[in-house]
Amino acid sequence: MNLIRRPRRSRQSAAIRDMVQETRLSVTDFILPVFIMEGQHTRSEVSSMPGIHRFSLDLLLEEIQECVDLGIKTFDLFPNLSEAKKDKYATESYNPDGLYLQAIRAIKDRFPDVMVMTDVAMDPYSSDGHDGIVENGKILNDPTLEVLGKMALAQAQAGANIVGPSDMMDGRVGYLRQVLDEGGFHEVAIMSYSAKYASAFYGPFRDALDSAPKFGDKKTYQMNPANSREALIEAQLDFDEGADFLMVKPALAYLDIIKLLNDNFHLPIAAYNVSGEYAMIKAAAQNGWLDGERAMMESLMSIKRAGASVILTYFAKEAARLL
Ligand SMILES: NCC(=O)CCC(=O)O
Ligand SMILES: [Mg+2]
Repeated sequence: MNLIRRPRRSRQSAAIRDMVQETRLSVTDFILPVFIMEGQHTRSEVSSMPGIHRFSLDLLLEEIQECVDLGIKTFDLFPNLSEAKKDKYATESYNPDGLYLQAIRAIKDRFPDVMVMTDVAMDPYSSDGHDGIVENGKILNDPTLEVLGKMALAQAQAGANIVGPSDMMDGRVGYLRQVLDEGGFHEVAIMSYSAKYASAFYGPFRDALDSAPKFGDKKTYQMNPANSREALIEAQLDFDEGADFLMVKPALAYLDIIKLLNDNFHLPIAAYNVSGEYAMIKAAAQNGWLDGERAMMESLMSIKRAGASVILTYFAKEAARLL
């Protein structure tokens, strides 16, 4: 055959494959989500997320040290609270003596160079298990912003570097920017969950936090998985309201959305490789049905190739070891 183009020429050895590789993962791409629980010297594995634990604060600091030694520099914190701490208005979220704000202070105190990202949403603190204030079965938008503002301000005061509104209320990015700026926290960045879909892939996360909604679902605020043009509207609003990062969540079933936002906005795009995406690979690997490490690296690579420069992933530690 007289072929002018033979793409296989560039695949014939490891050396040439490395040379023409278009996308590279780095440990600096990763943010590790971590689960915090009350107590001391305690950790408990999330049953639907093999290898992922909730940590009491003292053990969390040891865990962070291990991760820092692997090159991970940013941690996204999520609290598991007892039902007794939850109420309709998520008041525990801005209790200065509460678990979450204590954890931020302890991490920043021990690791000043580590970046702490926080979650701004009512669900871990809400007796309704929703991301907003509930009245007559409806999730109220504007009154919820006030709670989110108090929460974000308290987190900034505790030392947070990046706040991550994950609630999908309208107008919250602009509102948080204003509250943070008025509080003197111009340097605290906002990583907005811009296109967060009402997804089945959050199941294991809700086990980890015991935060499943007590009634109904989240479809009146999280996006319909069928929509992509709507993601452009959400991203445009967050851009206009001052977001520093635009996030897509989940990642693997939404690679087209990651690419869409990356093509249309000149902000760093983040993707949340969620709990269900982690659990699927782990379960298949435990059954011997997949090579877990290869499937992990291939998934992470696909998220980066699609256009995410920041990846929130429970695989961060494992992937960092391989990189
Ligand atoms: N606001 C954070 C999440 O909902 C995380 C979901 C997941 O990892 O499944
Ligand atoms: Mg929005």
